[in-house]
Amino acid sequence: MKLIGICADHAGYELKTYVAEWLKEKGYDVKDFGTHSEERCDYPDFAHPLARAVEAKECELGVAVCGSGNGINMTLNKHQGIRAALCWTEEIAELARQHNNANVLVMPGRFISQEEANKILTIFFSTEFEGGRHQQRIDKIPIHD
Ligand SMILES: O=C(CO)[C@H](O)[C@H](O)[C@H](O)COP(=O)(O)O
Repeated sequence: MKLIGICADHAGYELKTYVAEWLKEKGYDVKDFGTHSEERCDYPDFAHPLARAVEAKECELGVAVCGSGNGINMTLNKHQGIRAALCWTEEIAELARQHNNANVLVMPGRFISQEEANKILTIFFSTEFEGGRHQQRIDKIPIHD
């Protein structure tokens, strides 16, 4: 069974709850890195633990949500092994997998509906990385100096 890590701040909490149910319904195991309420909090406190779990391959993929998606996305991408993609349409989510081999899906909880999130999750979790020319580009993303 694939283990998927999820996290959010207060602005993404409601959508994270939906994501957790969506994943369980599709047969995934879910590890929830918090937050666990709508009380105001700081997204790095949850994004860093999720990133470490995905980097360590403890979790196969991750899903993260904050208000705009930007703060949590910036935090996740500080980790060398993370390719977090901020997705607000199905097409962007599809390309994030096909071209970028994204290992964390980030969504802007204050700007998309659950219906839109459903479409984004569906395409993200059903699309494979194309490899080829995209692999050589991904190999150049980490800073080696
Ligand atoms: O940091 C963000 C933007 O990238 C997130 O969207 C946060 O959720 C947002 O800043 C939260 O704002 P709040 O006024 O503290 O609710």
